[in-house]
Amino acid sequence: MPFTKDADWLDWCAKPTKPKFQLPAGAVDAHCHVFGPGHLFPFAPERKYTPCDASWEQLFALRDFLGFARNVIVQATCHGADNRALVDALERSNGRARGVATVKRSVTDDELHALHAAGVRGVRFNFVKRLVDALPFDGLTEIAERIAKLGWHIVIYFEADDLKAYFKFFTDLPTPVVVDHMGRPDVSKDAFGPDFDMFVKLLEYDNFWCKTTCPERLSQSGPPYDDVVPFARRIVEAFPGRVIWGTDWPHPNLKSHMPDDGHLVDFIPRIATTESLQKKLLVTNPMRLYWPEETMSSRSEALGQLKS
Ligand SMILES: O=C(O)c1cc(C(=O)O)oc(=O)c1
Repeated sequence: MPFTKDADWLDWCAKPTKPKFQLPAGAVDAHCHVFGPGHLFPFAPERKYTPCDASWEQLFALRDFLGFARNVIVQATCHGADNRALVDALERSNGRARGVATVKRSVTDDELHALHAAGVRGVRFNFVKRLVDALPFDGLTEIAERIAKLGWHIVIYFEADDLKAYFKFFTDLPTPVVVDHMGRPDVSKDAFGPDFDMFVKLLEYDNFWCKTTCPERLSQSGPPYDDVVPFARRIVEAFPGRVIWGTDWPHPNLKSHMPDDGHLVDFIPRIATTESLQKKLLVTNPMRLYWPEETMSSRSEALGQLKS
């Protein structure tokens, strides 16, 4: 049975602009997704949206067009805890993609090991209420202990308004923790005001990392996303050793507009303003998290134990 995408679904940009910004050699698109295709990898019954298809072939074509060397593919909620589309994409990447999966408490050790062999290095937990049926507190505590043994990390996605309530729970987690989309700040507020200060406090825990992603999702002024720049710059400059960046292709659930992925790449030098910051954001940091065996850094460094 073919899937019909949501009536208000915005499709990804089929003809992005060639970016003016030349990515450093070895750059990693550290947050992107695959959707289906639905006839091969059905969307989950519990999903909160039905997207258009976005296959591994299309993702890897975008990677090459924009000038990235590698991808980190993050399981999207429309696939629930069925990681087959993700694993298929990882297996077809010739080692150029690693993954972040979604698992349930019932996952077996054999299943975790199979995900590891396919290239998964983290699990994602979603605290954005519009995307899940139940908040994953109990499951997360239990799963965190198990995946810590594999050297994996946890990716969390939450709304800024909820940070205060979740702060202790998050900072008690035993692994490196990567926060999606800068904790979704309200960018109409001050980037140096009390709300974003609380997010900065979270990142002062040195096992925390941040994706300085999604200007298109956070912006209220629209392209070229001027209102997001001070937030992302603050984080990149304060924590240069624990920030990563990704396109978020194929951009689930956008309602106002679909970004041109080439323009998103051109946003990078506005938030990482020196070559040194750009190299950390795009190469050194994601390599430490996702391909630590290829870096000079030790595992303790990947666990965030070095000061950034
Ligand atoms: O996994 C997803 O469904 C998802 C959704 C959103 C969003 O709707 O904000 O953003 C993401 O990065 C990923």
